[in-house]
Amino acid sequence: MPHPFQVTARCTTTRARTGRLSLVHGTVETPVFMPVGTLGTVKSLTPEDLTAAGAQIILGNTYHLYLRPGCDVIDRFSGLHRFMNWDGPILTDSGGFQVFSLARLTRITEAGASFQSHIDGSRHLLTPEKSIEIQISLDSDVIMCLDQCIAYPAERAAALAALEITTQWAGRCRKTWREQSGEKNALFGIVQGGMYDDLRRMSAEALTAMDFSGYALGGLSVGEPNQMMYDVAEAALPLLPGDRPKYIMGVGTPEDLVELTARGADMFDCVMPTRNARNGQLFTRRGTLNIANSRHRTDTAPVDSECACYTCRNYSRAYLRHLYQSRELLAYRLNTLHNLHYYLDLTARMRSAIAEGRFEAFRKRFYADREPGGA
Ligand SMILES: CCNc1nc2cc3[nH]c(NC)nc3cc2c(=O)[nH]1
Repeated sequence: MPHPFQVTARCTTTRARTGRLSLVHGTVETPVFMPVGTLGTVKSLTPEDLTAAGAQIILGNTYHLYLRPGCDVIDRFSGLHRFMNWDGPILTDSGGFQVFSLARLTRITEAGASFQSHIDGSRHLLTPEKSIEIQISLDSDVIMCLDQCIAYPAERAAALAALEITTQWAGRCRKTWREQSGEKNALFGIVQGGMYDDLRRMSAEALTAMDFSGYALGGLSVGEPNQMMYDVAEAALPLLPGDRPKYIMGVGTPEDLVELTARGADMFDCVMPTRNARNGQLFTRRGTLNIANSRHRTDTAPVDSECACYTCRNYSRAYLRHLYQSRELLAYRLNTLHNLHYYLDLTARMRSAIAEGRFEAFRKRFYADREPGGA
């Protein structure tokens, strides 16, 4: 199919833009934040919760689903959508990052990544072909190439070696995608190259020549200083085709979403809103707050008086603190509903600001609202 992305509005003073990504299971307005649904669930939320919070597209992890429940189970539902009862678009990662961050005794060769399952120690070989086949069987709307993400800091030689394997694997991924999916779903290439601008350029040019539906910047949010992430993105994003979606993996804080949208990014995913919710850290326009803090013990106010989410419309900080201190299950659900709503509302407000030509004013107000000591 022709590539699925249209730019719909452009900021005149930054590289921010809005776009529309037309996928098999629906259309996604960008910039977009994708809630992470690692094991076929965005932890503690139902698909109805996700839709009510404004989620357009969610992320599934190939490595995890392949190991548990296994592709044979999901095949009985013709893919992940029916298995988890989410009928909107799904982006699946290729397993590359989890193999490096979770699996044991991982060995990388040109053939692929061989590893031991972190669940039962069984040995597996994840090849580019296998990764694409698994993602096709999941009926993924956006398939990601298998890549090699390196840790930070990395020597230039290591960054170059990982980038060369990533490029070689990208060609094999594209071939399998063309042969086995008939290009029905989108396939994104992943730019590597560590923190080296010349290697990032080399990677971006090699992947652009292969013509992918969209492009991701990998190898970021891996422990590097925030400013370095912004600088690498600032230099690498314009090297990618302007008429294709640009996705920065594993990012980030609310500030990161604003700053990287300003630098031309369209898509984001991060475990922060959901994981931090389970650890009691809540996001608001004034900054973050920790609900366990005793200052909330008798506070009858909601987390954020300007927030329209279910949690803020129905519960007080005092009640949420009580639930969290008591380790009540409802604490995780109400905190997650709030944080996810905050992230999805932030991207919705950015889309409106860009479309109405007032992104810079939005950005200034975003920082002006934040209190030095947090919410
Ligand atoms: C599609 C899987 N490949 C792939 N996932 C990633 C996920 C990340 N998540 C973070 N920070 C939380 N950095 C990432 C980098 C990559 C990366 O370089 N590659």
